[in-house]
This record gives sequence, structure tokens and C-alpha cells, in this order.
Amino acid sequence: MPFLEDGSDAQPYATMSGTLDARLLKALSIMGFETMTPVQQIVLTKLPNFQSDCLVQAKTGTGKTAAFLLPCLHTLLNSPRPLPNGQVGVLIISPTRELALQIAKECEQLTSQLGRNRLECHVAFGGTARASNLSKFMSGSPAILVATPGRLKDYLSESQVARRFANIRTLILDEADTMLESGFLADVKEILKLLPPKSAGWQGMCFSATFPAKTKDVIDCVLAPGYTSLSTIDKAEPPTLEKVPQYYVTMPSVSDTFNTLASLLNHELTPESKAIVFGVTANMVALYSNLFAQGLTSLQVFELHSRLSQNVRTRTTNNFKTASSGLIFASDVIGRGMDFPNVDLVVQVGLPSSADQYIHRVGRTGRAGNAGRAIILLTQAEFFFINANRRLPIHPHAQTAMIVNDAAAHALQVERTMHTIDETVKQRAYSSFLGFFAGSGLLKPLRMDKAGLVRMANEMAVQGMHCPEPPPMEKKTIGKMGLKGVPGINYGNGSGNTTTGPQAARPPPRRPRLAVKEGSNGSHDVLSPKPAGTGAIKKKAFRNGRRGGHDGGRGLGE
Ligand SMILES: Nc1ncnc2c1ncn2[C@@H]1O[C@H](COP(=O)(O)OP(=O)(O)OP(=O)(O)O)[C@@H](O)[C@H]1O
Repeated sequence: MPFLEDGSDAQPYATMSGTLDARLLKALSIMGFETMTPVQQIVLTKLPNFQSDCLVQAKTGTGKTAAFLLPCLHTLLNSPRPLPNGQVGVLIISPTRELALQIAKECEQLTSQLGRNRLECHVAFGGTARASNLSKFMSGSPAILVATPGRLKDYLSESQVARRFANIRTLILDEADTMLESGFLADVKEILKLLPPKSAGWQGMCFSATFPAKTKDVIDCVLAPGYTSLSTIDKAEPPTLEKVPQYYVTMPSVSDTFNTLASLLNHELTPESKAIVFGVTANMVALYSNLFAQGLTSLQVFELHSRLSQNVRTRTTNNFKTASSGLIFASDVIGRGMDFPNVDLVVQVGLPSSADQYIHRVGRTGRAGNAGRAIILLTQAEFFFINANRRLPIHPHAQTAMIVNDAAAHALQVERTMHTIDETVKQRAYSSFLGFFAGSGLLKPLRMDKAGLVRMANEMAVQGMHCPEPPPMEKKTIGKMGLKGVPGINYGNGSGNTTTGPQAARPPPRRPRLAVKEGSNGSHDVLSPKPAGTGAIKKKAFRNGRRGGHDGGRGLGE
């Protein structure tokens, strides 16, 4: 299937006959890869040779996986120095478990035609039985290993396991910018210390859709000086796919999030839709999914984030991959690299951790030349993200006023459903929401201090989640978030009682819902108050004293 964005110059794989191993070409044909995507073409034809160190940048969903697998598989199969049995020849490091599995699957497809020269591809990542995986690894012939950094470091710390890497030929960092950012860089550096030195001659390959300057500064830990830099992205063009129009919807306040999301999805989705909704934290995602699974959408609801067991994560990933329609609420565990066929809409609720993360999330749609749409739902205070990222082609949603006004029509159903949701789910969502903002550099652009943050979170909890009061949090969690002493926090004492601080005023009463009119930049002008439409539903007794479950971190593990 040709999918050059301009439809031109797609070179058939058949032209690589004699250059690329015939068995790989046969597998490509079985997979339906008839022509090269631009990144595959540039790597296979412009790299000085298949063993050259390289940094490769190409837009999301344009086939980078095959672009890094093909040269190193070809080298493994055709090297004059065959790989000794039991040794790892190709090591691929991926930031998430789901992505590691996906890469391994593509590798298996590409190596499906090797007959008796089969190359075993193994995976290693956390959340799975270490002992049985390791014994499979040690008793097998793992020519290729796809791993996440934590489990890989753990493997390499055992000397008999580390010896399996003595003949490594290629090291690949997929989503390389993330792998070279502070969260993972220390792990990557430690892994490199446990592998043969770069002077042993192994090839380094770094692939991503985004490469912020700061990651280029540390790339030399994997790539030798003089490495080849390839890109299919013109500096003048936007970093996201042209085939994915992008819109923003702004809502007046954070407490409108749930009703506005219900309204937005009601406007956007059809019974055939396949959509991803990203939330800011795992526990916020769990709350969205609990809410929408209870009749707010006719689509099948999926939930995917780091707080689920690995079995559930893997099963959900596979089910959503094969689903023809559905709505998945997800955290950034699938924000990068994941290939869910035929996703036609990506919604981001709240701020992404960076402009690059925005780009990667948008990239979950419009893949392999398909069409898609992307929408970001922000509060007016969060609108700075649009102003600060003018290079991103995000336009005001044409139906913003209608979506925001129609939010009121969903208020009653949202409120009723919120009352059926376990308070622990809301408590965790609240706590993670606070942690997300407290642990980020976002308070400054939001022009907010810590007291303002707590006010905002309380407003969301009481008016948006319909909690009877701001959910209690453990002192330890509050301390970790740096929010000790901030007015408005409800201190849970772990005994089933809550102790509200002296200044912890009751949250503001629910304010009337406002009808809004879209301004020229998609922002809103208040037109007239409308009744809130809230039913007199008796609030469930709030169960407190449970763990806050702070998950405010911003790593990919969310
Ligand atoms: N030559 C090809 N012909 C047809 N389909 C292809 C080809 N190469 C890749 N694909 C398909 O395109 C989709 C995207 O590929 P892939 O996941 O490798 O993209 P990516 O560039 O790594 O994306 P991301 O930036 O999100 O990591 C996959 O479904 C893959 O099977």
C-alpha cells in the first residue's frame, strides 16, 4: 500500500531484490508491504551501509519499526561472522511494555520466512514473571531481544545473562528522545556500562518522530561521532501528519471536564468510531472509563493505564487492536509508538506533558496513510498551550460553542453516574490530578500558586466528580507533592475520619452552568446562565482513610 503523503515516488520493495535478503522481501510481501514508506526508503537506500550508526526522524505512523528492523535483520542473516548460538545480536530498547510486544510481533512477521534459520525474538519487561521469562531466555537462542530499560538492567546485572550480550551487533533505541530524557537516561547509561563497549563495533540506531535539542546532546552515548542523520520531515512543515486535522475546544473551568467530554464525544462519535481519549494520569483515566462505561456512550469502552495488571494491559491492547470500533481511555502507556489500526479520533483531555507528547498522541490516528482527527480539550487557563505551540496546526473546533453549551444536557447523567462510582476511584483521580500539576512546571504558565491548584482540584472534585467534599489524602502523599500546609486540603487520618485543616473551607457551591459563545480564537464569552440541571441525588457516604494512590508522575509508565 503506497502511503507517501504526496502519493509520489513510492518505491516498490521489489527494487530491493539483491540488496535486501530475499527471505525478508518474501515476508514483506506476505505482510502486504508492497512499497517502501519514505522512512523505510531513506534508511534502506541512503544509509552508507546497513551497519551504519544513525539517527532517524520520521512522522508518527510512517513505518519506522520496519525501517530499523530490516537493516539489522539483513545484517544478522548475511554477516560473515555468524552469531554464536545463544547470543543476542540485536537489542531493541523500548519505553513501554506494550510497544516492546508490538515490535517483537513485527519482528516475528519479518522473520517468518527464514525456515530452519529462524531467528528467535524474545521480550523482557516488568510486570511479568521474571523467573520463567529469564529461564526461557537462558535456555533459548534469543538472537533478538526487545526490552524495557528496567527489566533489561535487571537481566544484565546477572553476569551469566550479561555474557549473552558479548556479541551484540546492533543496539536500537526506539522512541529514542524519550529513552535519552532524564527519566530513562540514567537507566540507558547503566545498561551501556553492562554491554560491550562501543569500541567493540556494535551499531547504534536511534529512531523517533521527535528529537528535541537536549536529547541530541546525549546521543553520543549510543552513536559514534560522524553518525548518519536522516529525516523525512521538512523543517518548514508542521511535525504532525497533514492527514490529521487538529482542533482545540476550550471550556470555562476544570469542573466542566466531564460534561464537556461527554458532549464532545457525543458530537464526534458514531457507532462505527474507533477512538482514543488520553487523560493526564492513570487514575484520571480510570475515572473517565468508569464514567463512560456506564451508559454515556454506546461504544464498547476499554481502559488502559499503568495501574492495571500486565495481563489486563496486554489483553486490552490486543482487544482494542482487533476491535473494529470502540472507545479506549488511556494514559501515556500507549501515547507513543502503539499501532491500533483504524483509529479515527484522538482526544486529549487536559495538558500533555510536552508539545512532543502532544505530537506522539496525535500520531495514534492517521497511521499508514489513513485519515483521522485529533482534538484537545482544555480549560481556558490551559489555553496557553496553544499560544506557546504555534508551530502545531491546532485550530479552533468549529462547533466549540455547541459542544460547550450541550455539556449542560449531559450534566444530569454525568452527576447520576458519578454518584454510582466508588469514592476511592474519585479519590485516586483527585489525588493524581493534584500530583500531576504539583510535580510539573505547569503552575507558572497557568499563573497559579499551590493554593490555587488545590482550589482548582477541589472544584473539580466537588463540582465535577460530585464528591461531598474534597477527597481526603494521606499526610505522606501531601508531603510528597510538596503541598503540606496548603489551605483547602482534606487530611485523611487513615482511620475513617477526615480532619480538615483550619483554612480548609468547604468547597464553593455548585455554580450555575453558563451558556457560551465561541470567540474568534475558540475561547468563550459568557452569554447567559442556564440551570445547572443537577438532580437532588443523595450523596453516598464518603469512604475515607484509603490510600490516596498518588500517580501524579509524568513518565510513560502512567
Ligand atoms: N511499507 C509498508 N506498507 C504498508 N504498511 C506499512 C508499511 N510499513 C509500515 N506499515 C504499517 O504502518 C503502520 C505504522 O507503522 P509503525 O508502527 O512502524 O510506525 P512508526 O513510524 O513506528 O509510528 P510511531 O511514530 O507512532 O512509533 C503499521 O500498521 C504498519 O504495519
